[in-house]
Amino acid sequence: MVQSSVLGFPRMGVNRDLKKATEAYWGGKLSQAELLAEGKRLRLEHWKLQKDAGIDIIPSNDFSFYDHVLDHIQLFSCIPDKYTKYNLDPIDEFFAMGRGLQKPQTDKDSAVDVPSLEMVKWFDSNYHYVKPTVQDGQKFKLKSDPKPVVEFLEAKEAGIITRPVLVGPVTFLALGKADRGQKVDPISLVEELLPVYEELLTKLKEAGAETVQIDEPSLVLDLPPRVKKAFKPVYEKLTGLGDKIPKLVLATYFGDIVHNIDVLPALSDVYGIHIDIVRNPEQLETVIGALGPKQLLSVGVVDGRNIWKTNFRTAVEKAEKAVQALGKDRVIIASSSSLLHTPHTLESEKKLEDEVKDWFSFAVQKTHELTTIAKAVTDGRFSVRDQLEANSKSIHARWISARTNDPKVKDRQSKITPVMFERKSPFPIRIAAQQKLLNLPLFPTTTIGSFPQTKEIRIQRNRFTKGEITAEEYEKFIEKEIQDVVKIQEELGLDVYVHGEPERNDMVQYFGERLTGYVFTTHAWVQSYGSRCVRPPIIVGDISRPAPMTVKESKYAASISNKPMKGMLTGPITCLRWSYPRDDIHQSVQAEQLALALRDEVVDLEAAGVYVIQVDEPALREGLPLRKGLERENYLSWAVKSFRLSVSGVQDSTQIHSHFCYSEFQDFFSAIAALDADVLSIENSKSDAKLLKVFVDEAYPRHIGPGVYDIHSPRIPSEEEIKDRIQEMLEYLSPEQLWVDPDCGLKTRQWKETKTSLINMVNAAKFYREKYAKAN
Ligand SMILES: Nc1nc2c(c(=O)[nH]1)N[C@@H](CNc1ccc(C(=O)N[C@@H](CCC(=O)N[C@@H](CCC(=O)N[C@@H](CCC(=O)O)C(=O)O)C(=O)O)C(=O)O)cc1)CN2
Ligand code: MET
Ligand SMILES: [Zn+2]
Repeated sequence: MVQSSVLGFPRMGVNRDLKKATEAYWGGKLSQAELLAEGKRLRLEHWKLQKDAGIDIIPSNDFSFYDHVLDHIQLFSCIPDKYTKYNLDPIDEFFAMGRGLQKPQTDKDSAVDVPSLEMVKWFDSNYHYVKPTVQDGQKFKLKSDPKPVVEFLEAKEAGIITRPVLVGPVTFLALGKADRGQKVDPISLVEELLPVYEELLTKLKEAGAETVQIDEPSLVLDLPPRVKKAFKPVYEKLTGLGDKIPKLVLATYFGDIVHNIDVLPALSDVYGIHIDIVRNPEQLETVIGALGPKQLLSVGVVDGRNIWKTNFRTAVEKAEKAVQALGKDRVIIASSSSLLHTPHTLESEKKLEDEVKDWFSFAVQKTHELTTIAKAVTDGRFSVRDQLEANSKSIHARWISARTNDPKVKDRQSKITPVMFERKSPFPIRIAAQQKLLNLPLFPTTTIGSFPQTKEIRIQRNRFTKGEITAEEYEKFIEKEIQDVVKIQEELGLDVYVHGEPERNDMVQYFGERLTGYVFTTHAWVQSYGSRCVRPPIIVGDISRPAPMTVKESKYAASISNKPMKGMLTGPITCLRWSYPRDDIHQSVQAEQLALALRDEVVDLEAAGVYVIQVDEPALREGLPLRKGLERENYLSWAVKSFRLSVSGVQDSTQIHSHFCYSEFQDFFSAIAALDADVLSIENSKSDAKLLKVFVDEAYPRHIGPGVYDIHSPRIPSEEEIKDRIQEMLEYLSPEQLWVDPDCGLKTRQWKETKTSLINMVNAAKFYREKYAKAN
C-alpha cells in the first residue's frame, strides 16, 4: 500500500488561536498553564483532523509556540549565557530568545534586559526562524522531558501514532552562526551535537516511535565542502545504532538534491528520503537511481508553498513513476514540504466567489488531496474516479477562465521600452537636485514607514470592513491618525516624515486589495514569525491598477507637514513574493505587471507633491533562487528590472528610497547596487557592522541607512547603544552617505517604546551631526 504523509501542519489553528493565546500570555492576560493547555488542544485538534482525513503518516513536534528551530535551540541547551543567567521558566526563556525581554526589578526578581536572537528567513519563504548561535567551545545537552518525546506521547495517548519531526544535525548547524566575537565554525561542532541526537532518538524509540522525519533541507543548497562532508559520519553513526533508534526518513524540500546526489550513498542506510517534486519534478529519476536497494522514497506532490488545487493527473503520473520503479511499499505520497506555509482551511472563506474558490486548496484540503492520490496509486485511478473527474474539471475551468487573461495588460507589457528602466540622470546630478529641494541635514533621520498599528486602528478597520462605520467615518479616523503621527514626528525632530500607514492592514495585502487580477481572503492566515501572521493575497489573473492606491493618504500627510513626507509603496517583487503567485505564467511576467501598476502610482505621488518615495523590496533577497548559477542570474535580472521599471518615471529631484529587512546582502550586492535607488535603508542592527564593508569594497556611491536598532522586540535601545552603532557604521560609510533609521517599520510596536526609542535615535543622530559640523 502506498501511504500518505504530511510533513508538518500549520500551527495557528482555524482562528489564529495560537497567536491569540501567546499574545494574551505575553500581555499577562493568560496564565502559563492556560497557554500550555491551548497548545495541547491545538496539537490534538490538528492530529485528529489529519487522522480523520485518512493520512497514514501524521507529524508531531511540528508544533511550536514560536518557531521550531528555536525549539531545537532550547532542546539542545544551545542557549547563550545572557538568557540562562536569569533562571527564567523554560517557556519564558524560550520567548526571551525569540523576542527579547525587558523587565524592571521587582521584590522577587531582578531586572531583565536581553535582546532576542537573530531571526532570518527560512530558505526562500516568508517564514522566519531563529538562528542558532554558538560559542567557541560550545557544549550541547539534551533538555529533560524533551519536547519531541512529550508530544509523541501526547498523541499516542490520544490513540494516534505520529512521526516526530526533527531538524537534522547538519541543517541545524549549517543554519547557525558563531555569536558576536566568537570564531567557531558551527558545523565543526557536529561531533559534539551528535550524542544529543542519539540520546533523543533513543528516547523516542523507547516512547514507541517507529519512524522519525529528520529534516535536512540544507541538502538543496550549494553546500561548502565541510558541510557536505558532515552528512556521511552523522548518518552512518545514527543508522549504525540500528534498532535502538526509530527508522529515519530524511526530508529535503524547496529544491532538488541532484547536485548533492553523491551524498546519497552515505545515506543508504537511512530508511527513506523525501524529495520535493512540486518544485523539482526532474530530480525524481536521478534520486530513484541513487537510492539504496530497500530505501523508501517519499514524493512531495502536493504543494506546501502555494494554494492551488493539485493537478491530480500529473501528481498521480509522477507518483506512479516512482511506484513502477520501487514498488508500492517503497513509495510515500507526501506534501512537498511542511504545510506551514499554507492557510488552515478553505472552508473559512465565505466571501470568495465560487469560481475561484474551486481553484484553491488550503492545508485541510491538501490532506484530502494526499489521501486521494495515495488511493489512486494504491487501488488504481478508477477507485477515486469521481474525485479525479471533479479535479480535472476544476483545473480546466481555471485554464479557460476569462479572469486570468487581460489583453490590455499584455498590450502594455509589449510596449515597454528600454528608457523606461532608466532614471533621467545619474546619481550625482539627481542627489544635487534632491538636496536643493529637500534641504536635509547631515545624518538625516527617518523611519521605515509604519507606526504602531494600535488596537484602536484595527478595531476601526474591522468595523469599516463589517459595514458598521461608513467610508467617510473611516477616512476621518485615518486622517486623524495621520495628523497624530505627523505631530509626533515633529516633536521627535525627525527629518523625513512618513504618514504611518494606518490605513494598511498589511504592506502586501493592502495593494492586493486594490489591484485587478488579485483575490483576497478573510481567514487565510499564515505564520510569518512568532505570533505574527500574514494573509497573502492571491494572484489569479493579469494585474492592473484601476485607480491610485495610496495618493490620497500621502497627499494629505504632505499637506499637513512642514518637512518632506515620504510616500510609501511595496515594490513589485515583494508584492509578488508575499502573495500566492500564479503557477500558470512565469513570475517575471507577474512582476512586470506589478511594476507597471506601481510605476503609475509613483508618478501620481510625485504629481501630488510627494517628492520622497520609498519602494520597499524586503522580499528581493528571499526570492533569490537558493542555488548559484543561471537561474539566480535570470532572477536578479528580471527582479532588478521590475524595480527600476516601477520607479524610473520620476524627475531627478524626486528621491527614491528602497528598504530591505535582511542583512545578508553580500551575495547579491551587485543587484542592490543595480536598483539605482537614491537611498537604501537596510536591516543591520543585529549583525556585525563589518557586513557594511561590501559597500566600501564596491565603492557604493549612494546613500544608506543601516538600521540602528531592532524593531522586532519591545526592548528600548539606549542612546549610547545607538551612538556606538553609528560609530561602527562610520568605519565603513561616509558621513555624507549615512542616514539614521530603525531596522524596519514600527507597526508591531507599542507607542510607548516607539517614542522613547526614537528619541534616543534622534539624539544619537544629532550628536554626530554636531560633531561633524564642528569638524568642518
Ligand atoms: N506580508 C508581509 N510579510 C512580511 C512582513 C509584512 O509586513 N507583511 N514583514 C516581515 C515580518 N513579518 C511580519 C508579518 C506580519 C506582521 C503583522 O503585524 N501581522 C499582523 C496582522 C496584520 C494584518 O493583516 N492586520 C489586519 C487584521 C487585523 C486583525 O487581526 N483583526 C481582527 C479584528 C480587529 C481586532 O479586534 O484586533 C480580526 O480580524 O480578527 C488589519 O490590521 O486590518 C498580526 O499578526 O497581528 C508583522 C511583520 C516579513 N514578512
Ligand atoms: C517588512 S518591510 C516593512 C516596510 C513598511 N514600509 C513598514 O514600515 O512597515
Ligand atoms: Zn522591513
